[in-house]
Parts: sequence; C-alpha cells; structure tokens
Amino acid sequence: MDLVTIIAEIAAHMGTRDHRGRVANYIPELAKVDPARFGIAVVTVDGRMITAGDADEPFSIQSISKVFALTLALGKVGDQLWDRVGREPSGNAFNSITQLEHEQGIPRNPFINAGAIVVADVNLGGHQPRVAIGEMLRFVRYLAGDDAIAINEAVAASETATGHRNMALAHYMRAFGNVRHPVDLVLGSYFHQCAIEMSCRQLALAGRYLMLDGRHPDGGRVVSPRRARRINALMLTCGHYDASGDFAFRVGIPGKSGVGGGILAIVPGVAAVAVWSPGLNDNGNSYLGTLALEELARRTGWSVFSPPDP
Ligand SMILES: NC(=O)CC[C@H](N)C(=O)O
Repeated sequence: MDLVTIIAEIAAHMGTRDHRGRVANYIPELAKVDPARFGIAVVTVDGRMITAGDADEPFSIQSISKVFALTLALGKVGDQLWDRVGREPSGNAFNSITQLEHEQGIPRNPFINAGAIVVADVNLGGHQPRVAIGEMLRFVRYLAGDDAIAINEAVAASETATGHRNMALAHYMRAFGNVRHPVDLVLGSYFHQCAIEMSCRQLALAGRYLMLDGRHPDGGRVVSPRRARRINALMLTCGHYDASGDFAFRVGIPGKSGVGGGILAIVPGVAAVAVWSPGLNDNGNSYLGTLALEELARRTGWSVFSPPDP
C-alpha cells in the first residue's frame, strides 16, 4: 500500500478515537487547545511531503525545541557539553528534581527539563535572552526553510508566570555551579524556545537534517554524520522521558515529544515525521501521536530495529 493511503488512513483512524488523552494544563495557555485536533506530516528522503488532518496548524513545540537547542549547544561547545549533561535515560518524569541532589547537579540527559535548562545556559553564553532566542528562531527557520515560524508570546508569558518547577531546577543547578548565568535570563530564553510554534509540516521539514546524516537538503552541513547519529540515539533513549522505553518498544523510531502534543520522529535515511494531537498520556507524551506513529511504523516497517528494505 502506498504512503499517501497509509497516512490518510492513520488520520482517519485517529479521528474516530474517543479516548484522546488530556491536554496539559500546568501551562494555562496550553489548556485552551482543542483536544480534537490531529495532524501528521511525513517528508521522505526524496523530498516528497505527505500530510493529513491539521498538518498546517501551528502548535507549541515545547520540548521538541530541546532537539534544536541541543544541536546549537553542541555547535558551540562540542563534546564539552557532556561534562555538564549526561546521556542516560532518567526513568523519571520530565520535570523531576530528585536525581540532581545525588548527581551533583548534572542532569541525566539534555531532553529532561533540567538538562534542557543547562543547554539553554550554554546557548545563552554571556548574551541577553533575546540574542539566544533570535538565534534559535533563525536556526529553526533555516532548517524548515520557512521564515514564518514564530514564538507565541502568550505561551511564553504563561509559562514564565507559572514555571516554578523549572525555576527550582534552575536555582538548584545554579547552586551546584552547573547553571552559570542568572536564572531569570536562562529561563527567559528556555521558555521562549519552548513557545515556538510550528505546524507538523514545518516540524517535519526542520527534522530533515537528522534523517540526512546531518545535511541540510540544500546541501549545507548542519552537523557531522556522527553528531546526527548521536542526537538520534538520544532521541530514542531519552526523547519520551520515563516512557522512552515504551516508545522504543511500540514505535522503534527516534522521537522527541513536547507537552504541546507534538512528536518529531526520525527514520534515518528514510523520512522525518511530525505528528500532533494535544491530548497527553500520563507521561506527558501525545496519546494519539504515539498511537499514530505506532501504526505508521507497523505498516511501513520503519522501526529502526527492522531489517532495511531489500
Ligand atoms: N515536556 C515538555 O514539553 C516540557 C516543556 C515545558 N516548557 C516545561 O518546561 O515544563
């Protein structure tokens, strides 16, 4: 069966589901999003784009931004980043603080909030948040080839007003010396990166460098092949927090979720996929987005644990 039919059928199946998970409400602005939405976009290695549902509706990318932020930080400090952030799954919730006490303020990986705050600290350098935010926005626009990508200021303000856990994480790591800039500046930058809005189409396009071994489709190099493989490896092992094992088991594709309900999934050498459905499961990952990717991987054989097509 061809991919266009598979994607259309997945969107149709998701439309009939009664159970759709629960929309995140700890960021008040995100609680307003309609749980009935579902979108999917697949861009293949030969440049075909296939979409279904609300694939052109912008949504809050939230933690998916951690992939782009990690890419930028590795570009700035290279492997020295790993002195300050680990590379192991945490087995804890995305916003957990518990391991930091025993592990000297070194977060387990760059995709839990604590790790992403350290990455934001690196990306801030000695600058004002607007410089780091501008750099991030230019980067995702370049990756997606789309200058319309923007930040939703209301979402950033909503999280700034309520993000006490992230403030606690940042202050705690600052006490260990692993956050080096003023916490309000680091979080100002972090909350804005999370508040970037993209559609499934834009997100899939932005993910192409990770399916292309680090190359931009225009021929430029975003990261080395080794770095692209490593980012994909981290997405597989840590991209869904304490449900990363379950995601690998069910879907078998490197993926990064966000509490806005989006998931970016990379099939190296084959496709970049973005799905969006705002209702979340208990681990804070898109409920229908995960189901959709599970069906996609099953029907296409795209699990990275399957033998490649002959
Ligand atoms: N899992 C997520 O998407 C979390 C991102 C959110 N901005 C937070 O820091 O809580």
